[in-house]
Amino acid sequence: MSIQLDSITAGYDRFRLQNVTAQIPTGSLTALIGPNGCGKSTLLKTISRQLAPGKGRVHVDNEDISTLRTRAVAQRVSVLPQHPVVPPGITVERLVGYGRAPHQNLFGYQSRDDQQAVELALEMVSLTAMKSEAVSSLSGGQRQRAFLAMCIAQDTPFILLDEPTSFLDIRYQFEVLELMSTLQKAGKTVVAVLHDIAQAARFATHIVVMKDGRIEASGPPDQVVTPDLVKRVYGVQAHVYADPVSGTKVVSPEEKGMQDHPALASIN
Ligand SMILES: Nc1ncnc2c1ncn2[C@@H]1O[C@H](COP(=O)(O)OP(=O)(O)OP(=O)(O)O)[C@@H](O)[C@H]1O
Repeated sequence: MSIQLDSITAGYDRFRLQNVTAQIPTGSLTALIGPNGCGKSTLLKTISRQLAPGKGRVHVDNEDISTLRTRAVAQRVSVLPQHPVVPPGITVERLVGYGRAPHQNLFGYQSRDDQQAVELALEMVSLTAMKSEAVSSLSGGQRQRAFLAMCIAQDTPFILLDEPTSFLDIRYQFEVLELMSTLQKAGKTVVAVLHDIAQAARFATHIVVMKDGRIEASGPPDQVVTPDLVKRVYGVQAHVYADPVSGTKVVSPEEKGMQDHPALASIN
């Protein structure tokens, strides 16, 4: 019972996942990390079947997703894309209600369960008071939380979040990270692309590290996040130490000494 990727080759003309084999444990909060352009979004799109692999198989709970109907995929996997498109004129409540579509009949009848799921999701992202606002009038962070609520309302066992903390100030970053933990503790499997390694180490139970379309490392944060990994994957010399309060790994790049940078010559 997990997400299982077997020998996946997928992507675009100039970029492909390179024979990726990986397992995302059921019930985990998995952080997917790696440098810009290494293929994190491509991997999430392959898991949610927005991209068909040229080679290899994706299994979700032992089912080959290429054999499932679209509705069946949407009952299993919800996705927060990196750049969600806002349907024109739509209110927050209506957007979140779209998350219920895979559970409704063809006529989109809203049951009491649907209404409750929408209300709960709005509450979880602190947007209840804004439910009648147009999504287009929200700030970047509020919009991000509205789309997250849509994923929550979809009530799937697997939730894929592509950079859920982008656009958010530190308070809402932590709220979203805590929310991901709450969802995981409630039994969901959450996979989130994160750029902050310390946040990944603190909140994730499992980390998958990518580089150049390949899986570079995976496992518990304590074992995966090391100075050697940071150097190998990001090319950055860094100290890795335990946060004095949480005890989880913190990454602090070594000072490079920019005073000799040629670009500064004209300023000095
Ligand atoms: N629709 C597309 N068509 C063609 N190439 C694409 C497309 N989307 C992404 N790519 C390319 O695929 C590569 C991997 O992109 P991807 O978005 O998966 O990386 P990422 O690790 O999520 O990056 P980031 O951290 O910057 O969001 C990049 O080189 C990118 O330019």
